[in-house]
Amino acid sequence: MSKLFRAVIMGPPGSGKGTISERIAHSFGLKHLSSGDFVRENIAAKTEAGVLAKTYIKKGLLVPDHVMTRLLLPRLEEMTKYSWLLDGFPRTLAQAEALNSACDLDVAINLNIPLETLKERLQHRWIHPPSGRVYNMCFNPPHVQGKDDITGEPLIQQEDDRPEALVARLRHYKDVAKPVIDFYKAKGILYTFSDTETDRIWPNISTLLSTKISTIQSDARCASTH
Ligand SMILES: Nc1ncnc2c1ncn2[C@@H]1O[C@H](COP(=O)(O)OP(=O)(O)OP(=O)(O)O)[C@@H](O)[C@H]1O
Ligand SMILES: O=c1ccn([C@@H]2O[C@H](COP(=O)(O)OP(=O)(O)O)[C@@H](O)[C@H]2O)c(=O)[nH]1
Repeated sequence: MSKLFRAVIMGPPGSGKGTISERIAHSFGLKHLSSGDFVRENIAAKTEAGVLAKTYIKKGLLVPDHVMTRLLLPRLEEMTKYSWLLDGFPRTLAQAEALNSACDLDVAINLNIPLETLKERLQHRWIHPPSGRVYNMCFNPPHVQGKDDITGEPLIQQEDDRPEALVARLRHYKDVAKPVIDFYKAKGILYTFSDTETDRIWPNISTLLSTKISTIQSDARCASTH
């Protein structure tokens, strides 16, 4: 049995986490686990964590660490047989330490994208809240403007994607993300990518993951023959 591969992808709002996660999941057969999707599922299911999380999201806040960790770690336990990419978690050091106690990571991908690019992208971001599917009028528009490609249901723009809301979100992101970035740098698994275009970043991420995944599989083969 080849060793499983586990990775996280981090970056500020609009940096392309969701977009790149979909490409990684498709290209490498990893499960794409999105903390935002887990939150939305719990809100829709009116679980205790979902009801609590909704009160924070309505104020444009992050969900508290203990709620997020309680919501997320049981989902990871369902995934012990899969290689996965976790998108949107951890966002704080406490979350990174909780994740570290639950499983080992092979790679932490960090997207370092300029503010102007984030503003531009989020101004044109439209989402289908029930599914979390993401569109962009410039980068990947829906077939029918304002409608989700799969369900035809209406798309919305998130309040906190507005440029004036973004600066505050970014400042908060930088404050909480730095200790997480340092945590993974100290573990020697941090890989940072900086560019304004995902299409230019993608080949570098793809090469990194191809190398890492084939190394793990060849190590596993060696281990199984000794
Ligand atoms: N790891 C997390 N810790 C705390 N809150 C989280 C976490 N992940 C998601 N959330 C909450 O769920 C909401 C929705 O998450 P999602 O990632 O879909 O949106 P987002 O944070 O606006 O993402 P983006 O980075 O794409 O702008 C977030 O705004 C946040 O309140
Ligand atoms: O090179 C890119 C990558 C993404 N996007 C768009 O920018 C927004 C933010 O992307 P995503 O939601 O993947 O970023 P995240 O917030 O998940 O980091 C979305 O509307 C994407 O369609 C873009 O315009 N160019």
